[in-house]
Amino acid sequence: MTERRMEATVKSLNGRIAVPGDKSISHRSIMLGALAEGRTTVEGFLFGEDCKRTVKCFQELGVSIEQTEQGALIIEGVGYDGLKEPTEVLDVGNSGTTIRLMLGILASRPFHSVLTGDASIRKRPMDRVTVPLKQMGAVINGREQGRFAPLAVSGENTSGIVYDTPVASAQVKSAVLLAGLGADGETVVREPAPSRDHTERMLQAFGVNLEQNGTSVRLKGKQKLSACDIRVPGDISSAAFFLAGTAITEASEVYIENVGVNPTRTGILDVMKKMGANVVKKHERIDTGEPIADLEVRSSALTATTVEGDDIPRLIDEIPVLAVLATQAEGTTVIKDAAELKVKETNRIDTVVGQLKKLGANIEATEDGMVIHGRTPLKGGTVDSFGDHRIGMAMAIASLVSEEPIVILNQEAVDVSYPGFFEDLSNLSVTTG
Ligand SMILES: O=C(O)C1=C[C@@H](OP(=O)(O)O)[C@@H](O)[C@H](O)C1
Ligand SMILES: C=C(OP(=O)(O)O)C(=O)O
Repeated sequence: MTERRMEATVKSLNGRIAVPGDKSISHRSIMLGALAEGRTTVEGFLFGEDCKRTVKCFQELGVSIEQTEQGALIIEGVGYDGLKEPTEVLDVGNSGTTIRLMLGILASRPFHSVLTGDASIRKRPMDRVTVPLKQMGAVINGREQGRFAPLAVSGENTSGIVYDTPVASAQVKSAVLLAGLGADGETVVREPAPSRDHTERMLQAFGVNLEQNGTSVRLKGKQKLSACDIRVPGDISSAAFFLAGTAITEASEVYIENVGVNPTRTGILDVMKKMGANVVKKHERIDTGEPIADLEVRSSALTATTVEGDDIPRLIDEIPVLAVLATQAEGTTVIKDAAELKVKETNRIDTVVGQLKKLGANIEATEDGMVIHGRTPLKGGTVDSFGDHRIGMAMAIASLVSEEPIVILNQEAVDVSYPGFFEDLSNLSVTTG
């Protein structure tokens, strides 16, 4: 465990930055590249701990993935049928996206694979994917009837299903769609609210035919994927820390280049605008099927708001930093319909509320979210990421407005999605010395 002391001397954030590649898109580029026929090149890949686990798992399945001197990845696709039985247990580390999407891919492979991860992964629910995958004919065994990893998976002659997901989760939707591609017949996934659609967009870029109708996706199994060159945009979930940090500090102005602004991910921009934040999208464009823009953000006077319903899946990973932002907004911010926060790397309702309380925030947990009364000055103290990258980074943003230094325990967790976060934050920071 390592800790980091954040001094209370930062006055504002200023400058220009490009955040690392999008985590969701990076994972999918490896998976679809491996399942395709031909060579896929990925530029802008996120070399964070989670995505590196996905690379390692596919290498264990016999796929060649090499890095060029310029930092691009070259994947030699083998197709569904070219994946090989791994001789090692597939260790996904801390990554929920890796284990759930890989379960979908391996659900139709006739060989034995075992997937596991760190202590956090072994506590996160896997039945949300194992239940539909078993309905498709996959054989999955794990702790508590396949609810928790380690999980053993294999499958032969699987067939498509029509599946109504009880939660709006891109991981569930993607797992079932990827299993459907390896299965016979047609698969349909219907969601209660739209979740991120990177899988659908990238499948189409790899030549797969699929039909999208509202929150329903339909595809035929056994379609071939053809290799495709991918440029991964910057991750809006990483950019969110600087958007919030800039909005809450005085005389700040930051320009973030090349950020993915897929509408299924931009809830944070909409909510920040509603709160009075000054965030502007510039140079909007499309690349490899994904919308991209530069984001310009300035300090602003913020007012409280309510965040709920269909907006929640559009900003689920940004809620820890949104809570920090809300401590600096006038009035009462309510976050509801967000019970999914309980099954992330930590129970993020408990960790956000617990750590922000230590810093003097006026915040309470609710059954499905939290209530934050602002505006409150934050004091210093010792907080813990509890191994959750987003909690570690949210605490660093809190330190920008704290009156005394903040010590962050388990600070190394940030490497999961944003290696270099503290250096980037320090490069943007203008201090009083
Ligand atoms: O599909 C993805 O890449 C992700 C989906 C979301 O999880 P859920 O599908 O559990 O909502 C999100 O929280 C996670 O960081 C990445
Ligand atoms: C929840 C997250 O990721 P995953 O589910 O892939 O572990 C996250 O990055 O905040």
